[in-house]
Amino acid sequence: MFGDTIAAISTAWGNSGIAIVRLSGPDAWAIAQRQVRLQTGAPLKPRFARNAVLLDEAGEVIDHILVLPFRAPHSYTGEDLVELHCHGGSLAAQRCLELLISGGARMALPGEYTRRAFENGRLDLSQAEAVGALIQARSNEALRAANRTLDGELTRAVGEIYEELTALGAEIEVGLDFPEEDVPYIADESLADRLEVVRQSLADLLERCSSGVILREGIRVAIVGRPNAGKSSLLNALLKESRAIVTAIPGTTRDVIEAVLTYRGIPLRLVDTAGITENYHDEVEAIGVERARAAMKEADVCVWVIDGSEPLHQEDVDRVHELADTPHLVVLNKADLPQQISEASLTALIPASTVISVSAAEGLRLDELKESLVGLVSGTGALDTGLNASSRQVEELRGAIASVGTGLKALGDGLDQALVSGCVGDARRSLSRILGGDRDEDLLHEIFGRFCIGK
Ligand SMILES: Nc1nc2c(c(=O)[nH]1)N(C=O)[C@@H](CNc1ccc(C(=O)N[C@@H](CCC(=O)O)C(=O)O)cc1)CN2
Ligand SMILES: Nc1nc2c(ncn2[C@@H]2O[C@H](COP(=O)(O)OP(=O)(O)OP(=O)(O)O)[C@@H](O)[C@H]2O)c(=O)[nH]1
Ligand SMILES: [Mg+2]
Repeated sequence: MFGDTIAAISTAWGNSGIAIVRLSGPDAWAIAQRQVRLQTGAPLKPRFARNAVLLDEAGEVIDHILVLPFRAPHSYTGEDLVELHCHGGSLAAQRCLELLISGGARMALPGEYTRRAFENGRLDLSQAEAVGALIQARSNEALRAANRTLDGELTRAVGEIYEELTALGAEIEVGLDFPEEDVPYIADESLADRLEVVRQSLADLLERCSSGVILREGIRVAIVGRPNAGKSSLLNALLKESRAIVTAIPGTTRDVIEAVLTYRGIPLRLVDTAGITENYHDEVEAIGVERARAAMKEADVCVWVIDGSEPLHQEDVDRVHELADTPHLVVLNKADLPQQISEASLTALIPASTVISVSAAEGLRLDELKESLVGLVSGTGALDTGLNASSRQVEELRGAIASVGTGLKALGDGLDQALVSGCVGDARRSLSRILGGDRDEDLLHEIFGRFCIGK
């Protein structure tokens, strides 16, 4: 519990129907009651809204409001809390806040209500972060992933695996504590079986959380290729708007152009780039080529565009081979024109790549292209069971999987169970950090600092 009482406007700034000011902390009720005059003399009752007028120091009416009190621990923060529902527009709520501050409250920091909810055990870190993601969500899918985590799905899944690891750790330790028995308490084979189950559960969870990251952060797609292949046309066709300049002159695009398209709830961050070539005309184009290469490195997926109405260039084949280790697609563009390159012959030259023949000009097969893009990074179907998780949480899951893997390897190599015990401990600590069990001050500060004031 915290000693001081915080106040903030929890609704957005500007004109609106209603603006909510929240007070949370031990003096919330006392401060609210000092600053408002209730319509009738009856005392405030938890979770019953009351009509009131808000008065300034001189007794002048500032606003006609609704007062909604909550009693600890039954509130969002788990503390005594009072909501003052003012009229919208910035002034009434601002004056209300000032009165609460002069009445003894302190201005809340960004995310401080949710931070208090976390500190008071009302939410764990995954749920607190889901609150942030819920506010940021730009698609129904992202919203669902946030709600699943807020409902505790990630908490439960992590908790179950954590408990199994705890049980395994305890059983190993019993064996280590009585070495005179000469046989381990838990046989290597059954330990390996159970660790394998844990590893699989972690892998499933990782897949769901990775989908959550994709839903929130999207996929960076670099549209690259030789000059005049139709990269900018493809960008425009996907966006269904004329975002980038298109001309028949090779070297039209110089700068990197970014735009976002949402497909199946996933923000696709499209990056159109200058045509990549060794034979540029001027310094501007040379810089453009440099930027295009940088965009390729930063992308989650590269789309290499080839003009199918022209004979195939060796440069195209070479560049596509260079992409072998990164997720990529090859787009054979201008399918509306007579083709000099067939999908089949190109596939034979670059068997490791998926080739899709499209027409940017006529909008042919663009849905297939989007579907393949999403498929490349999200794998199979986990999108509709996605859980909101931060990149940090995904990293912790990967760490836990690695630790369990190390333990399994030690067992396979016939090493002592004491080593496995260490790995199980490492995996447990990774999971604990997902839910915020380690109370890392800097991390908490970082996470809650990203919230808005009043949340
Ligand atoms: N006016 C208002 N709307 C809001 C919020 C809020 O704080 N105030 N929320 C803030 O983010 C969200 C709703 N989340 C909330 C979660 C728990 C409690 C709460 O008071 N829980 C108590 C009482 C439960 C009950 O009696 O129904 C508890 O769980 O014990 C309130 C809001 C979205 N809308
Ligand atoms: N027929 C046909 N023409 C296309 C298609 N896509 C692009 N073009 C034409 O090809 C030319 C080059 O298109 P851009 O989109 O500017 O090509 P780019 O790859 O962005 O070119 P740079 O920016 O110079 O690297 C333009 O004349 C387009 O109209 C297509 O699908 N079919
Ligand atoms: Mg272009």
